[in-house]
Amino acid sequence: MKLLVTGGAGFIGSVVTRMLLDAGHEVVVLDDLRTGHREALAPDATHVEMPVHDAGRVLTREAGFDGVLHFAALIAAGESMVKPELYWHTNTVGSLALIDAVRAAGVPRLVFSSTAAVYGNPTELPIPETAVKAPTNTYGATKLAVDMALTSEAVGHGLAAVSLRYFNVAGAHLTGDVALGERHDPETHLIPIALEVAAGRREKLQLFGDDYPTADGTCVRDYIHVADLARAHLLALDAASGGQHRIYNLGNGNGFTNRQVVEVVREVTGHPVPVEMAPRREGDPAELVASSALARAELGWVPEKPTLHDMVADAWSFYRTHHLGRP
Ligand SMILES: NC(=O)c1ccc[n+]([C@@H]2O[C@H](COP(=O)([O-])OP(=O)(O)OC[C@H]3O[C@@H](n4cnc5c(N)ncnc54)[C@H](O)[C@@H]3O)[C@@H](O)[C@H]2O)c1
Ligand SMILES: O=c1ccn([C@@H]2O[C@H](COP(=O)(O)OP(=O)(O)O[C@H]3O[C@H](CO)[C@@H](O)[C@H](O)[C@H]3O)[C@@H](O)[C@H]2O)c(=O)[nH]1
Repeated sequence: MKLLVTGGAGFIGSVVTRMLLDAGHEVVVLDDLRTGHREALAPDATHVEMPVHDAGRVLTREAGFDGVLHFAALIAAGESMVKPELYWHTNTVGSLALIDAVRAAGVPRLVFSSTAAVYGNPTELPIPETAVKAPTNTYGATKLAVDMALTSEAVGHGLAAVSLRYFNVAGAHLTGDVALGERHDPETHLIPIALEVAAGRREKLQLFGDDYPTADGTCVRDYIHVADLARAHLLALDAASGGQHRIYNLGNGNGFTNRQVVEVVREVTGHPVPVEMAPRREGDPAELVASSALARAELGWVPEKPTLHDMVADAWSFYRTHHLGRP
């Protein structure tokens, strides 16, 4: 297939691009590099440097795209609470412009990066796709709005749409001479920050809140390896069917408290990770754990690296190579 990957210079989009190319697809990456990295672009993909809002310039009828995988977005839940307009414009207005371009060009299928953040504080655990959607942060709301637009687009115009609701993505893609990992600047995610502390590049880790209704008072998250997540996109492309909007949660169904995550980082790296308690971060749900039963049943998705230990070990390998310059 000829595919457009928005956000293909980012953490997840760059890994999916490699897997699509390995599977024999032709890939054009659309990314304005606002948070992505030129070095993460696949040499075998064409890169168009522009905001997703202008996707109509690339997605023309003549270009003959068979599908779009839409990763381009701003992703920090905490930041979305202090800069909401930036998130609505980038994530929702940008996605609506992309959907308009997809319709105008007659592109038959679209796979969208949705998120666990659409559920807010869940009323049932593990969370099925049918759970109540009540985002507690603006980021989750901007993504839920796109999910709803995709349902309308499938019903109204026959689009084959798939929303993949990722839980917390971790690890790195390390194969042959390709090493793709998480590199946000500034970093806001728990595991990469804990690795920076373990590496001595940051003095201490601040833990945002220890008064949540969880086993040790810190938030609980469900981690998924980026390579397992990427594979689900190839399965989703095959499963997409006209006039349907399919939605799948992707996680491993195991919740880890933030303190447990820090402990795994200590074990894997063999270094201390000093921790300081800090107030809650606005908008954080207490506990997010996925039921991915539907993805397993309908997509045949089976994670190959489900343990947090493996994810942290791969992230640490990537961190050592890229930030410390040693394997
Ligand atoms: N990382 C996670 O744990 C996680 C969890 C759930 C969902 N997601 C979703 O997955 C997707 C990818 O996340 P990631 O971790 O790879 O993030 P990332 O920041 O590493 O990558 C995002 C990419 O999109 C590009 N981009 C952003 N806004 C753009 C715009 N308006 N126009 C063109 N390019 C733009 C950036 O330059 C970057 O290369 C996002 O949609 C995110 O919401 C991520
Ligand atoms: O320095 C830090 C950073 C994070 N946390 C906590 O660690 C947990 C995880 O936070 P983070 O790694 O920032 O991820 P989330 O806020 O859970 O969001 C991620 O996971 C979501 C899906 O669950 C995605 O949609 C988002 O894009 C992605 O950023 C939260 O309780 C944070 O408060 C800290 O305590 N200290």
